[in-house]
Amino acid sequence: MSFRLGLTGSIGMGKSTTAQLFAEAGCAVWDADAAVHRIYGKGGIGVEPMRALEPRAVIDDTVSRPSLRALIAEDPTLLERIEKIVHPLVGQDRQAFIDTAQADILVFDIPLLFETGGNARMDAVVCVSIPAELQQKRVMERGTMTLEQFEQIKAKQMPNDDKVARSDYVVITDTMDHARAQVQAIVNTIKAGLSNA
Ligand SMILES: CC(C)(COP(=O)(O)OP(=O)(O)OC[C@H]1O[C@@H](n2cnc3c(N)ncnc32)[C@H](O)[C@@H]1O)[C@@H](O)C(=O)NCCC(=O)NCCS
Ligand SMILES: Nc1ncnc2c1ncn2[C@@H]1O[C@H](COP(=O)(O)OP(=O)(O)OP(=O)(O)O)[C@@H](O)[C@H]1O
Repeated sequence: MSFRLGLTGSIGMGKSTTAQLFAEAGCAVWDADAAVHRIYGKGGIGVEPMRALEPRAVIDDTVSRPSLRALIAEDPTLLERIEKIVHPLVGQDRQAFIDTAQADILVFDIPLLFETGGNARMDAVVCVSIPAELQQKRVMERGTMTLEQFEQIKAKQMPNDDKVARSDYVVITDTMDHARAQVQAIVNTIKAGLSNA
């Protein structure tokens, strides 16, 4: 059976970028947020349940993220009701990946890995991290959220220090070269363990 490596970190800490580095190092990567995009997209299995929850969230037969962001800002309790619909569907998508992936190491890029208890299903967890000021600067530079929306999402997530403390490995995402070297070292360590097993 393949080694299951969870990849997590708070909003804007560099998960997607680091997941790409694991893919370049030969790992198979599953991305929870990409699964949400499939679920929300045209013909996606989440469109009708989301329409039933909140008709204004669906535009042109797809779940609109800008609409969701605005609706959640208006009513923060909506996010929990969205999660009840989306998380089981994400679980189905993840299982399909596990059933078909071919690689020694499977990487699961999951923003809410610890918050949802998904870490229990992993053989090890890696957390991406940078100082909070840089995190905020990067998210604001992306230009997709207001500071208030960023703070709202962040408040729902486990604090970064706790995620780091609970992880087996940490990748500091200050520069691409530094992150790439850390990813390669983690892959080497895991592969050495697999060949000794
Ligand atoms: C809140 C939404 C509309 C924001 O969409 P948007 O495109 O602006 O941002 P994106 O999806 O890239 O999320 C940015 C970051 O916010 C954080 N985040 C997203 N959803 C949640 C959540 N339910 N709780 C806490 N943090 C979250 C993550 O760190 C994520 O990486 C969207 O994330 C969503 O619909 N979330 C509900 C589904 C969910 O729980 N997704 C998490 C992965 S399973
Ligand atoms: N190693 C790195 N060196 C320099 N910049 C980086 C590095 N990793 C990530 N970044 C930058 O930080 C920003 C956030 O990265 P990324 O989108 O990978 O984060 P994320 O954790 O997936 O975000 P979210 O939780 O919002 O989905 C991006 O602008 C990205 O270019």
